[in-house]
Amino acid sequence: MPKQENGQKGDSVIQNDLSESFEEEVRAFLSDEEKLHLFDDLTKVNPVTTTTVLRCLQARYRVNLFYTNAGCSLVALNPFQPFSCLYSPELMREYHVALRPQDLKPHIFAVAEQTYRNVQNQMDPVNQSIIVSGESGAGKTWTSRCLMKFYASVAASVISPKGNETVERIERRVLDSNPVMEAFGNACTLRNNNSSRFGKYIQLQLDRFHHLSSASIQTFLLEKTRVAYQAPNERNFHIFYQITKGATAEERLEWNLPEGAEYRWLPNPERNLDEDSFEVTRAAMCHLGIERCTQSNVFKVLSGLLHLGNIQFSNPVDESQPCDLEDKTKGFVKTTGDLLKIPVEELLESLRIRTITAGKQQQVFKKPCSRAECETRRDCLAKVIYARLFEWLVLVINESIYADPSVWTSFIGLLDVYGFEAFPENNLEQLCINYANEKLQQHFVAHYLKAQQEEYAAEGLQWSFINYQDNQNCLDLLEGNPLSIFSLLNEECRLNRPSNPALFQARIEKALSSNQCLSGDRFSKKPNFIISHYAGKVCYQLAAMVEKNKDAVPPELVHVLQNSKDSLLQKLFPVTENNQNNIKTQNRAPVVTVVSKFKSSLEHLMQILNRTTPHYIRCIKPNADCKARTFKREEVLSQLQACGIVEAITISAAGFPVRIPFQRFTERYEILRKSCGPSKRRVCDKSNSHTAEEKAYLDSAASSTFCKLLFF
Ligand SMILES: Nc1ncnc2c1ncn2[C@@H]1O[C@H](COP(=O)(O)OP(=O)(O)OP(=O)(O)O)[C@@H](O)[C@H]1O
Repeated sequence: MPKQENGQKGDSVIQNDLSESFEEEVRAFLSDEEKLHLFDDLTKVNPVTTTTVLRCLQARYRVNLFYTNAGCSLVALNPFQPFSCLYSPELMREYHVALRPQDLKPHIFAVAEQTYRNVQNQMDPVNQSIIVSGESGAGKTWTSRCLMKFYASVAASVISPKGNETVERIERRVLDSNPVMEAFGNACTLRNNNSSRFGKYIQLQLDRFHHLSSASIQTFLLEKTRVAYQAPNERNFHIFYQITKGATAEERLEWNLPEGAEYRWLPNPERNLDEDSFEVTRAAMCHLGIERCTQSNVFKVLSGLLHLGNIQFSNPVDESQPCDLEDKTKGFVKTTGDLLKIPVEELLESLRIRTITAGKQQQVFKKPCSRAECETRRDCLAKVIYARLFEWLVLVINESIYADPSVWTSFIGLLDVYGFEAFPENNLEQLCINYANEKLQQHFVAHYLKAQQEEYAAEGLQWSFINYQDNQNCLDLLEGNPLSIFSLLNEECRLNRPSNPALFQARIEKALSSNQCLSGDRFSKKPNFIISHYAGKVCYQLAAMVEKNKDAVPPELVHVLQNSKDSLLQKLFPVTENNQNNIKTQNRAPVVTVVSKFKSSLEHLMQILNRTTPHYIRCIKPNADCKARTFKREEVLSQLQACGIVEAITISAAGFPVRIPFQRFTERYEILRKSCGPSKRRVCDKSNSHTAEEKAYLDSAASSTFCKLLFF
């Protein structure tokens, strides 16, 4: 039976009970805070509209209630100020030992405890996943960190038969992976001082005693362009600031980082952030088993990248000659070569000269690069080194927390991915990020909105389907067969000729115009296409998109890195049989595009998620300025809409009166009973004399009364 509308059946019986005097009574004996706790779960808001949900969240935020249940999701408002008591070990324990944690205040620990108990109870599917989503700065990383601390503390609170040593070691390492990955993968952006520039899925693996036995981390799409380009008022990855600010005098000499030196790729160094602490990163690296000498090697290579960024080229007088170096930057070529252990001449040649193979005999020609090409090569060198370094770091972390799969029996996965992005200019990065969000939305729709309604129908309830936005059309546009944006992009890469964005735009329009999710900005001079995502329209620029997708590294650069005498670079760029000194073969190697790599890693992730019981934490940023005590309605509203939370609440709320009418009813009136004296028990005591249907009605009517008291 669907939710009853007020004023329908049952009206005559109980209309009087819910008259003004009822409101008066409620007003008299419930404090504001008590009223707000009635909305610990947004499914109790009545009527469920975007406005009532928004008002409820705002009212709760005002009294520091940042977490609210919303059907299968937990809405987490970012307080933008520390509340240590909200994450204390005592509170973790309280949720862990509670008979019914779901009866405590909504909290990420309640979600965490629920997943843990599901594993213990062997509920099918036993493996659990928590999908933490939200836009940049909404609190995903903070939430994931707190969840990891919770699991670590839960695992430590029981004595393992083997003793607690292994558990503690793994727990320490899992926690230490955070500062290291944040140092190398996070940066200060306009939207968040500590923004993760990669996606992360961490699997906490439990043995049959439900102790943390091991873990694994998978990362997605590091924003490596940041190494060589930082938008105005943004910064490079934290680690660069950490080494330039925190190195000792001796290290400064070794890494060639004199105090006060300026680097083009190190903008805004005067901004001091908590995240600049070099000591924390080093200590965590030590705990992860990365020895001091290896660390020093890493930092030396990073210093090399800073010097590389200072190399600038100028046009040669004679065009047949390689580009000149600007006088003031000549010294940086030498220091870069020294730090990366690459002979200066080889380094310069790889940056300034292209090797071309042509003709039937595959003759090799050398051609000087233009100034722009030299700059692209310099940036590319930095990006490829940094990306491989990050991959290596993740590998090392994984090795230090790994256990053979025979050791663990179940897992809890935490997914912290970048939220939906729509900037004035969007390119391949946003296309991938928004594609990931479409996939996760599809997962949410399939696992919750659709599954829940199908369950109602299967139970034989009269159920009129509540419309939710199905994003299949958009996913077809992005990745469908045989033609999609991704397939066209990949094809364009395979053509092995410079891409023409205007022609490419025409191809996309011709091939995909039948999909309603595709349009274009005809007034813009820049070639583009617009996709109507579930969370809104985004206009993508086509200039450089194909090149970004190719992500080609000139073979001369790989070659020079493979010949480096630096032991870390040798590890990052091993000489394999296929590529040994063979620039010709590399020129013909098949292109593995960014999009195809990203798509396959995401598909792998979705397969894992599909086999788990999902839980969703929707992080919401109450204002764009990251200020405490500031709730901007329009900003919250657009985030609520972007994650389909109102539809989810509507579906849960509509199902509730039918599924557990008494529970909800009693719950509500229990509060009234507790709060009022004998003379005021009139309404509550009526509860025993009503039929289930009347109670359900009364229940929903009471919700509106509370809503009225709270909001109007
Ligand atoms: N529960 C919380 N209590 C107090 N402060 C918080 C909380 N959650 C987040 N913050 C603050 O908000 C900032 C941004 O949070 P966080 O880095 O977790 O966002 P994010 O969603 O991971 O962003 P991005 O996608 O850019 O990485 C944090 O640095 C912290 O200052």
